Amino acid sequence: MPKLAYLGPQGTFCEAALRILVPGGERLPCANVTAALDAARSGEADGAVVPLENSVEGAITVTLDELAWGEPLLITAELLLPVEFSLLVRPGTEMAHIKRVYTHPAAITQCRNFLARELPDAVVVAAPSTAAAAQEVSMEDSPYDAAIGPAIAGEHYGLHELASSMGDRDDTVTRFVRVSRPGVLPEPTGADRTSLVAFLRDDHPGALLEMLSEFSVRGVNLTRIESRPTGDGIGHYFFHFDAEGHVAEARVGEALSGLHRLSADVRFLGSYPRADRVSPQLRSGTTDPDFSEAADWIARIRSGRV
Ligand SMILES: O=C(O)C(=O)C[C@]1(C(=O)O)C=C[C@@H](O)C=C1
Repeated sequence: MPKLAYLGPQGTFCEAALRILVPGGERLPCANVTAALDAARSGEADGAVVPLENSVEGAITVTLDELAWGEPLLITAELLLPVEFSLLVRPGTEMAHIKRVYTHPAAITQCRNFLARELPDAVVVAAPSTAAAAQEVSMEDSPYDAAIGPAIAGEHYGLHELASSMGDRDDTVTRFVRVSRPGVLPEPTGADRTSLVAFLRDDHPGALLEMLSEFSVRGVNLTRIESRPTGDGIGHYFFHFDAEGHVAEARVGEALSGLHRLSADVRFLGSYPRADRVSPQLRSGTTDPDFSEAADWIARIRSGRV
């Protein structure tokens, strides 16, 4: 039974994602995303499940930066989890009593309208996770009056659900990924995604365009691009890319090798099945047979068989 680290404690959205991604797996709750990834790196766990992006809040930057800079890990699976927030209080607390709210920063952003409308004067404080907030609020002497988190966290920590579906949108999803120490890649399925980060060799007009061209000329569609600061001062960035397809496919492999040639560094973050199971629409001239036919043609020319 694999042991998977996750952003704990019990009751987080991350735990819900892990239960779906690895049913029956052993679960190791961690205090934060970095600790979960470190548990996977050290071998304390066989892997980790962490949030990567949210359809309202955008990138979970701690995950992006850990995958880019930390000891290498590979994404082996992804999941899109609908997220619904509840206002969780100790039994007996009413809306009018709530002065201090505790929750994960991503939940604050996703519940902005509710907070402005219903609790405009409440101080909202960032917690390590939604379930950590619920656990804290369940203590009688907690300085917080309410937590925002999944209803299941409320049940787990004995809290009352004062409001449900608090999110500004009712169709919000968070994308979670399962990561493992580098090893065998998942097999291509025909509906895959490839993640990587690339670092510029030198900054010049069109440097990002050149990187993007490596994908576009080979018919590789991107599903996400994110710039992150390198930390070397204002104006210095590196780039995260999610692309349709698997590195085993010629067009994706060639795009990555093109990127490798023109970048200071490229870190491959994995090829894995897409959660939405969408297969790419390949343009004519970009299929594996097209690439191998073109390679054969060049080989014939080079051997004088024109
Ligand atoms: O705190 C949790 O429950 C988490 O699983 C983390 C997290 C996140 O990082 O975005 C996951 C989903 C929601 O967007 C809010 C918080």
